[in-house]
Amino acid sequence: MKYKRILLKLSGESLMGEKQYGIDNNRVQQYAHDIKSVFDAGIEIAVVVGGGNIFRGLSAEKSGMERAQADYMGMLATVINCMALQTALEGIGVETRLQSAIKMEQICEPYIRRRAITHLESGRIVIFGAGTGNPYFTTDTAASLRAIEIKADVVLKGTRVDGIYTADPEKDPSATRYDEISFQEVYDKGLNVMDMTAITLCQENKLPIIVFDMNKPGNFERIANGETIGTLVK
Ligand SMILES: Nc1ncnc2c1ncn2[C@@H]1O[C@H](COP(=O)(O)OP(=O)(O)OP(=O)(O)O)[C@@H](O)[C@H]1O
Ligand SMILES: O=c1ccn([C@@H]2O[C@H](COP(=O)(O)O)[C@@H](O)[C@H]2O)c(=O)[nH]1
Repeated sequence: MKYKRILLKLSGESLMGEKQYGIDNNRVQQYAHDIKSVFDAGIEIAVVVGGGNIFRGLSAEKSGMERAQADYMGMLATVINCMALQTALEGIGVETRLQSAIKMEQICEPYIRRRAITHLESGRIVIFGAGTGNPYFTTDTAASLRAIEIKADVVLKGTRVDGIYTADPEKDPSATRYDEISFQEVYDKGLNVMDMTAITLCQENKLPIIVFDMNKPGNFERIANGETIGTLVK
């Protein structure tokens, strides 16, 4: 295996699977099995889960809601997704800990960096909920931040597109995919696959990102094995 410690970002929207809203448990189960395969090979895994399948602060603001309040609602949505993933992983025998950036002591631990690292070293998957705990950020930024904090080797952004394209492939079918791209090119070309705060954090801390299609079973393991699928940003 190529990596010792991985930060996996899972898109909230992908958790909808075939549904229009919320959580498709078949998709969650697929993700759990994919994660277990990599975990069983001895790689330490921390996961940040998005919330776009339930609530996005920015969209709610556009319909008149106060932004900060809406963002906190979005952060709570991520915790619901984290709990779904946690129970799926534990159901197949993987020990986990859920840590939230917003305190919810009945359902998860508070985020404590050193404790998260100890969990990883003790053979547990750590799931980070509630993003950064601050409004005006995203879970992509939370993924970059947590990855840097726990000294992960790479951020793997598992999503529903199979990499970074010259334009949004869901809007422009003629867009072509990059195998590799620099942080600077992502800025210069205004590629919106991740927000720029997340990209900046990784660039400044020399942390590579790989964007790949998590919906295809086995892809996560292929990447962990060092296969070149998706798009590498470095
Ligand atoms: N240049 C590009 N290359 C690839 N994808 C792009 C590009 N520009 C925009 N996108 C879009 O980026 C999105 C990335 O998907 P993803 O679901 O991970 O978004 P997210 O906002 O991080 O997730 P969440 O649902 O958790 O909020 C896709 O919907 C894709 O269409
Ligand atoms: O650090 C953070 C992370 C997230 N939010 C809010 O949550 C939603 C869902 O997260 P996604 O990254 O879009 O999946 C997001 O739209 C924000 O409203 C936040 O405020 N701070």
